[in-house]
Amino acid sequence: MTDEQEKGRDGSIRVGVLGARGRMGAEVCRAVDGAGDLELVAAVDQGDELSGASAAEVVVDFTTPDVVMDNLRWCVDRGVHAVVGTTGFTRQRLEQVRGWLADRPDVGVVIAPNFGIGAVLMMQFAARAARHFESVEIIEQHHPRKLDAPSGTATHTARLVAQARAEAGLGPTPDATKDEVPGARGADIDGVRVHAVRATGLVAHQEVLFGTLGETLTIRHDSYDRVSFMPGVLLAVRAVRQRPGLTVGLDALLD
Ligand SMILES: NC(=O)C1=CN([C@@H]2O[C@H](COP(=O)(O)OP(=O)(O)OC[C@H]3O[C@@H](n4cnc5c(N)ncnc54)[C@H](O)[C@@H]3O)[C@@H](O)[C@H]2O)C=CC1
Ligand SMILES: O=C(O)C1=N[C@H](C(=O)O)C[C@H](O)C1
Repeated sequence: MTDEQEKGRDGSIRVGVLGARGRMGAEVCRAVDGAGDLELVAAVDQGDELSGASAAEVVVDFTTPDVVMDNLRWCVDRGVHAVVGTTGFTRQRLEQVRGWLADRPDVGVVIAPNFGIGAVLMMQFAARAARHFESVEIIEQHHPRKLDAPSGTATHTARLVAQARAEAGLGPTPDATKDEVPGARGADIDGVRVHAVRATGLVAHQEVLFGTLGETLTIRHDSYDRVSFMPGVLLAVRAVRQRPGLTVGLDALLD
């Protein structure tokens, strides 16, 4: 590492991007390059050595669910802070990350299912509305190159909604379906039905549809371009060094 890399140019935050040639990673590289207080010191993709990111203070990971845990372990072990947008974070995975961080209390990790500010608000509004409606279903829509279904955002929203329903003492949503073509009623996430649509032309969209007697409420968010995620990613990059431990979601950073 050169002296300049060690200190960061003009005291800026040294950032490494994993998944740098992907749709999100490439956008993050552009956003970091365009930010005066950040310096892109590593752009790593499949086939590159992770050690290429050794000069980074903060690593941003937009890779795939099957490699993200190894990447994160590498960061935590080396005292590198991490901002993670990659999906696939089950409760067990989050617990595992907390376990690693217990041995490295100086390291911060931010994992967010969605870095779009509008998407974060959409999830907050859905959690707030959940206790007032007996029915709720989630419809997420994405580009057809997405590997996972349902989306991390939809899964996270379903968990928040289910938790709010449980706290309000609401039982299962009403549904008389007896005869079902498998999949017709969507995936069941903590008792909330989630439907995943894939179509060319879409980027990332979600509706949370609530129903009760004589009325429905639809809360919808649309990302039309991946630039929509960049303010949230940069917010997390700037904040993570001051947030040791695991932060899940952007909510705490926005407040
Ligand atoms: N949290 C958020 O706001 C958002 C999250 N995502 C999630 O981010 C992830 C990536 O999405 P996209 O960029 O659309 O996918 P993508 O497929 O375009 O990019 C993934 C990149 O990771 C690279 N990669 C694979 N293994 C690697 C390894 N071991 N080391 C370094 N790079 C590796 C691939 O070669 C590829 O370039 C997905 O899980 C997606 O759901 C996407 C958009 C927003
Ligand atoms: O793969 C994507 O594109 C996106 N992935 C994240 C998810 O699974 O929720 C965030 C956003 O929906 C875009």
